[in-house]
Amino acid sequence: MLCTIIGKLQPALKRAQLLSSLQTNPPWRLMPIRASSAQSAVVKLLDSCLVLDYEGSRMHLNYVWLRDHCRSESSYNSQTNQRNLDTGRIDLNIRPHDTKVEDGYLLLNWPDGHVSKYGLQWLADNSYEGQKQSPVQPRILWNSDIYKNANVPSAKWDKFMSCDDELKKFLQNYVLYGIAFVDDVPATVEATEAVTQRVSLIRETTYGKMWCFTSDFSRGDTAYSQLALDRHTDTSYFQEPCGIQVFHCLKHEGTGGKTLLVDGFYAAEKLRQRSPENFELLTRVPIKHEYIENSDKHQNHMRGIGPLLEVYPWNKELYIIRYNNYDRSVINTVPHDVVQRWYVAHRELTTELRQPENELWVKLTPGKVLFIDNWRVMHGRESFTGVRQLCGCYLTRDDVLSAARGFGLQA
Ligand SMILES: C[N+](C)(C)CCCC[C@H](N)C(=O)O
Ligand SMILES: O=C(O)CCC(=O)C(=O)O
Ligand SMILES: [Fe+2]
Repeated sequence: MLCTIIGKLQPALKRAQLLSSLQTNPPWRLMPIRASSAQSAVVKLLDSCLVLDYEGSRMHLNYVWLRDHCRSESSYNSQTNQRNLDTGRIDLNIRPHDTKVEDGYLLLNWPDGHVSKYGLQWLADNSYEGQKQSPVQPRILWNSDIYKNANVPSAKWDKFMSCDDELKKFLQNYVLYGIAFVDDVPATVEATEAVTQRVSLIRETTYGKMWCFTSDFSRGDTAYSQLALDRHTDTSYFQEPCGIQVFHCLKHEGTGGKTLLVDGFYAAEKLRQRSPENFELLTRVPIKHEYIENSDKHQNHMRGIGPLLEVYPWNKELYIIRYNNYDRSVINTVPHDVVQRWYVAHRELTTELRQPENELWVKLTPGKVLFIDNWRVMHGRESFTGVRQLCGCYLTRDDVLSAARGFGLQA
C-alpha cells in the first residue's frame, strides 16, 4: 500500500515506499495539520481515498468525488451554483499529488496542476459521514395529545398575507408537524387561492387547479358523496403523489363531516420499533394505485407504482407514505410467498393508524384553511348530512419546500 501520510505513519508502510513518498512529498505533509488552535484537522492520502479527521469525526473522501466537488472558478460557477466541470472527463484513478490544510481549508494539488480548495466545515457538512446521521427534514411526530399539547398557533389571514415573519412561522409549523392552519380567511375560492399562492404554486390535476366540490357525484370518486372516508393519502395513483393538499370548507348546513387527521409517520415509526421486518417489507414491495374514471365528461386512467413506505437509503429516514385502501389496485407485483407477509405487515400498520389516540379530529369551518403534507399526514372525514361545500387545491411539493428553505428552514 503506497500511502502519503499526514500525522501518524502507518506501520504497514514499507521502507522503500516511505523513501519514495518522502522524495516526492515535502515534510510538512508528515505532520498533523492544525487548522487553527481550536479545530485540528489531520489528513491522510491513502491509495483509495483521503481520510480527514476533523472535529472529532473521521471522513473518507473519494478522490473522484473530491475533484468533482472542486469549488474553484473553473470547476464551479458560484454565481449560478452550477458545476462547470465535465465529470465525464475526470480520470477515474485520479489521486492528488499532495495536500495541506490552511486557515480552515483543505488544499489538494492534482496531477494536472489544478489546485482545489474546500472549507473543512463544508466537507464535514457534505461528506457521507456528515449526512449519514442527520435528518433531511427534522419533524415532530404526533398523536392527538402531542399535537394538542404543543398548542401550535394558526396563522391569521391579514398578517399572513402581509408579513413574511407570519409566513415563516407557518412554514416552520408545517414542516415540523405536516399540518398548518390559516384562520379568518374570507370564505371564497378566490381568497383560498390567494392564501395558497402566498405559500407556493398550485398543482393542476384532473380535478382542476382550484376545486370546489359537494356531494353531487360529479366525479367518479367517493369524495363526491356524503359517505365517511377512512384515513388516506390522496393521489396515491400518481407516480408522484401531490405533495400538499389544501382544504377550506366554505359552507356546511347539516351534521357530521368532521375532518380526521393522522400522522402517518408517527404510526409507521411505531411499526418500525415493534416489527422492523414488517416495516422493511412495506418499504420494499411495490404496490399499484389506480384511478379509473370513465364518464361522458371525464376519462382518466392514472397509475402510480411504489411501496407504501419509502425511506432514504443512507439514513433510513421516512419521506413518503402512500396509503389509500380505496384506490389501491390489484396486487400482482408481489411473489407468491410474500403476499401473506405483506398483508400481515399492512395489517400491523393499519392497526397502528387506527389507534384512537392517533386521531386528530377537527371541524373545518368557513375561514379556516388547512394545509396537509400529503406525503405524511393522512386525512379522512365523517359522513355528513346537508349541503357541504369544500374547496381547495394541491400544491407542488418542491415549491413549498423551496419557500421554507428560502426562510432558512431545514426542509
Ligand atoms: C380533492 N378532490 C376532491 C379534488 C379529489 C379527491 C380525490 C379522491 C381520490 N380518491 C384520492 O384519494 O386521490
Ligand atoms: O370531504 C372531505 O372532508 C375530504 C374528502 C377527501 O378525502 C378529499 O377530497 O380528498
Ligand atoms: Fe382525500
